[in-house]
Amino acid sequence: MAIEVKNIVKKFGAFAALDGVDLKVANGELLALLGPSGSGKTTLLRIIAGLDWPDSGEVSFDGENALAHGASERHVGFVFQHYALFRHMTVFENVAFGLRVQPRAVRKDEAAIRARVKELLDLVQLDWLSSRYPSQLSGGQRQRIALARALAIEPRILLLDEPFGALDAKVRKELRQWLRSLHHEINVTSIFVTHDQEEALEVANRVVVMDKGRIEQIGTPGEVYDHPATAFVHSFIGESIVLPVEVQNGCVRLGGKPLNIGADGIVSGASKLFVRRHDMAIGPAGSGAFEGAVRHVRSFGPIQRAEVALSAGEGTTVIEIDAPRDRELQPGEIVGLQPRRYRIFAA
Ligand SMILES: Nc1ncnc2c1ncn2[C@@H]1O[C@H](COP(=O)(O)OP(=O)(O)OP(=O)(O)O)[C@@H](O)[C@H]1O
Repeated sequence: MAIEVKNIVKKFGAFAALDGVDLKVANGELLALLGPSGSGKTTLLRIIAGLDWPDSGEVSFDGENALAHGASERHVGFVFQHYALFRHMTVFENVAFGLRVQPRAVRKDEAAIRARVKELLDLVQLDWLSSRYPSQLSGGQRQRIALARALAIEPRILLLDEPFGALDAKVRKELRQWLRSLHHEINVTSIFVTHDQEEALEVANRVVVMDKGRIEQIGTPGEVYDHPATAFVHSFIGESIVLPVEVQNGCVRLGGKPLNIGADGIVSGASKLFVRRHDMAIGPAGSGAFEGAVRHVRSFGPIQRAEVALSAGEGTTVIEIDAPRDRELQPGEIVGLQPRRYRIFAA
């Protein structure tokens, strides 16, 4: 099922939690809503689910107005961060619940319900836990059961709000791969909310980056990482070196000193230069667009992370660079720095 959201505004008092959001989700996509705390991700998800209503704007499912229907009529499955399993019911009964409470006209008979629950437990690979109670499961297992339960009613859309938010880092990683392959198998249009960029980039087909109730960029993981559309996206995704620069007639200066690089389309004014840590090449003094003094070096695995001080006019800016270990850097050494790739955005 395709989803279209048009110009959604949602205010809480005078505060706009969503400030004109447009979004199209194609049938079968696995989309991540990524943004810092308070950016409006959950509010958008709740509006799509029918748990909340916008002040203005439109939501449609396959071209049909979804706002005319409440949550129960939208055929949407949810999974939340905090396991919403019923504690007094076994895993089997938790998954069966949605099927048992369906209106009589569409309700399956007992044998069909049992077969469907078995199929869902096989799908999430937890058939062997069917007679346990939620308190006897690990956090990761509970979330997989919550997913099986959400899928029981054959939702047209699956919405997941920080589904792995409460789990430890290792389990989260395992569940990311699991979710991706599960989605591949069931192919239901799915939207998941996360504030974890790695999770969004690893799991989703497309990522929607949000900040302050607005969409900053929509793109594939490769697009948002390699071609960030705004300064916010550049600093939120991946690790960047950010330098406050001044552009004057196309000449880029740091603390008054000219940097030997192009101005990336900016003509004049206070700006910010963004470079990924691994995109800053370090060479001998005099080899790059500007220079710095190595302060501290930590080496691990294939990289060395160097703290380099740039003396720029009045102040000193310290940046961290990831360099390969082909030449070990020494504290005190003066090095030449050359951004291999960078972006400049007006401040
Ligand atoms: N019921 C409410 N009443 C008042 N303000 C609200 C309400 N719900 C959300 N907000 C505000 O709207 C903004 C967006 O909230 P939302 O929960 O959508 O953010 P989020 O991006 O999901 O954040 P998080 O990652 O912390 O869950 C926040 O500033 C929040 O305080």
